Amino acid sequence: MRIVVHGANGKVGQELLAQIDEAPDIALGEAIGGRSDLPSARFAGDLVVDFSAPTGTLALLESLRGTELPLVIGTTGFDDSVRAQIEAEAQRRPILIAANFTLGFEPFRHAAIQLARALPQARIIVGEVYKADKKPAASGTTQQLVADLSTPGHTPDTEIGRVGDTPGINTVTLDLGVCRIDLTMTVRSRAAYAAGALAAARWLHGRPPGLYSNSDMF
Ligand SMILES: NC(=O)C1=CN([C@@H]2O[C@H](COP(=O)(O)OP(=O)(O)OC[C@H]3O[C@@H](n4cnc5c(N)ncnc54)[C@H](OP(=O)(O)O)[C@@H]3O)[C@@H](O)[C@H]2O)C=CC1
Ligand SMILES: O=C(O)C1=N[C@H](C(=O)O)C[C@H](O)C1
Repeated sequence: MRIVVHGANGKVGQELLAQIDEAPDIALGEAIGGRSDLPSARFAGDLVVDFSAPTGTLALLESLRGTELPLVIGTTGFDDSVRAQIEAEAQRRPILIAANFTLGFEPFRHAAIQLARALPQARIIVGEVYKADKKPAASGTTQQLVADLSTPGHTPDTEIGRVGDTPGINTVTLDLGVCRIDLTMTVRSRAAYAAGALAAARWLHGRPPGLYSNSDMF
């Protein structure tokens, strides 16, 4: 399978290029470094992986018109209108979108969901620590966990941290007053995100048009 990487100059993009170079079953079709490279892109591959920015993903969708290339979207921070455009585009091509491609994230979020169901009286706090230059708003991962753990009338609190070049620390705390339970997922390297995105690409390749998430892979 030949992969086209959109956002190849970025932190995750660089990890993707390194892992594609080592992968026995994947070749690099094209590296689209950034916004200035998109207009001349040829999409010389079998599938596109996008780790850019919401405006970059929008520009990518526009550039992909007329093709049926499958698309793995790692970019986060979409508003409802862009998410609706992605959903519409999934009628024309298979799209897998996930806020967090770390291979342990699905089991992590399901453990948190199970604990929250068992402890409806708990106060829940969803925390994150990321690189200092990431937008201060809650990450896509935190938004996913907040949505997973919200019940009518109860929305988890969030704690946002930005430190150095932290790849990602995600926590779910269930506070019962007299005791608390803390779940923590610590991503040591952005290689974790790239590995999960390539696993998603292998899974998505050959599937029919539709909108998929990494929970469909398990
Ligand atoms: N789902 C997941 O598991 C993960 C998701 N992410 C998400 O992936 C995205 C990229 O993360 P990261 O690699 O750290 O980011 P970086 O800022 O390091 O890289 C972004 C890349 O996208 C390119 N780009 C293309 N079009 C645009 C545009 N219109 N605006 C801005 N940049 C553009 C940039 O190049 P240039 O500036 O030259 O245009 C750059 O190469 C973020 O949304 C992040 O939240 C990150 C890690 C894991
Ligand atoms: O910007 C990042 O680095 C990450 N962003 C994603 C998010 O917004 O959740 C995923 C991962 O947590 C790292």
